[in-house]
Amino acid sequence: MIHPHNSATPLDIAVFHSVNRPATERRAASLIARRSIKGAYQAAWLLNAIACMDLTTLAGDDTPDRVRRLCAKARRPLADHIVAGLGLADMPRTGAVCVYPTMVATAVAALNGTGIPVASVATGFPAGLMPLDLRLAEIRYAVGQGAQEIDIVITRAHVLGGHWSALYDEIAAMKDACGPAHMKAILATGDLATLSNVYAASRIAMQAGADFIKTSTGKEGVNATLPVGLTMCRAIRDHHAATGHIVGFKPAGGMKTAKDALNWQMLMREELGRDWLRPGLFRLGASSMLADIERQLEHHVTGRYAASHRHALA
Ligand SMILES: O=C[C@H](O)COP(=O)(O)O
Repeated sequence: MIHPHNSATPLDIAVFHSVNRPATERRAASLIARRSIKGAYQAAWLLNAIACMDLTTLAGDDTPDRVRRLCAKARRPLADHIVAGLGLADMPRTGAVCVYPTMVATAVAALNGTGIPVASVATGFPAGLMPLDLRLAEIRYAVGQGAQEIDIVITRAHVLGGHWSALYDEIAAMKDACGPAHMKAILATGDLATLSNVYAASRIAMQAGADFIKTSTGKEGVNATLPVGLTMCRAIRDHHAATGHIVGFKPAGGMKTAKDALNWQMLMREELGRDWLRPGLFRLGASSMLADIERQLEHHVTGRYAASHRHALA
């Protein structure tokens, strides 16, 4: 379950500041160079990554069958012998399943009784270049189908042109359309040109009421990177200091390995603290990271690596 809703605060562009890219890249590199997590600690962090994962399928050839298979994996992300070997009392589960709006009803039915929420992308994902009334209608459609979380995309042109009040108004309207559903704002950082723009867009999205800020759609040329993540985490910290409001973070796109899962959690712990390392405030958006996590956990339990094709989908 996501942390309680963020509330909007007035537009305030005086909080913007420029971000030094070389310094940010150095800090991001040092975060993951410092130490490696091994053994039982690594297993615990990988289990937390599963609990925080938005297990995703967002492909043009998605079918109800694929979505049902994904939901089966969300309910049982690890093989029984791994769960037993880890000494877990219960089967873990993912944080959510993330799909396109027309797949929401299928996912909701497949996850019935599990408490696993369905997240839907909306607002003309991934480019967002549709009239605003259609984007808002898409949000309402997905919520009506049973989505409890909505991942919106922002208009990159508003950032690139410095149209901050237009960006604020649009995101605020999207938040309103979400109603009871939580809203994650995808900044599509690979399209935003500078880290200063990433910082500015992060602050505006939070001021407009986003419950989470999310890096990428998975469709940009450059998706989640640690320097971008660091910039967004600092924005979350600054917004919290300025308003008292707590906003979550979702890196997404291009993350495929257990090492990625560890690195992103390290960033969260160092920059925002342990409070953010739970599904209410942290999600990893990924369509193909779970398989490597399962493989590493199997190695932890058995001392051997299985070929990835031996594990079920994702
Ligand atoms: O929101 C999640 C992303 O779209 C997933 O991207 P990915 O397919 O690169 O893991």
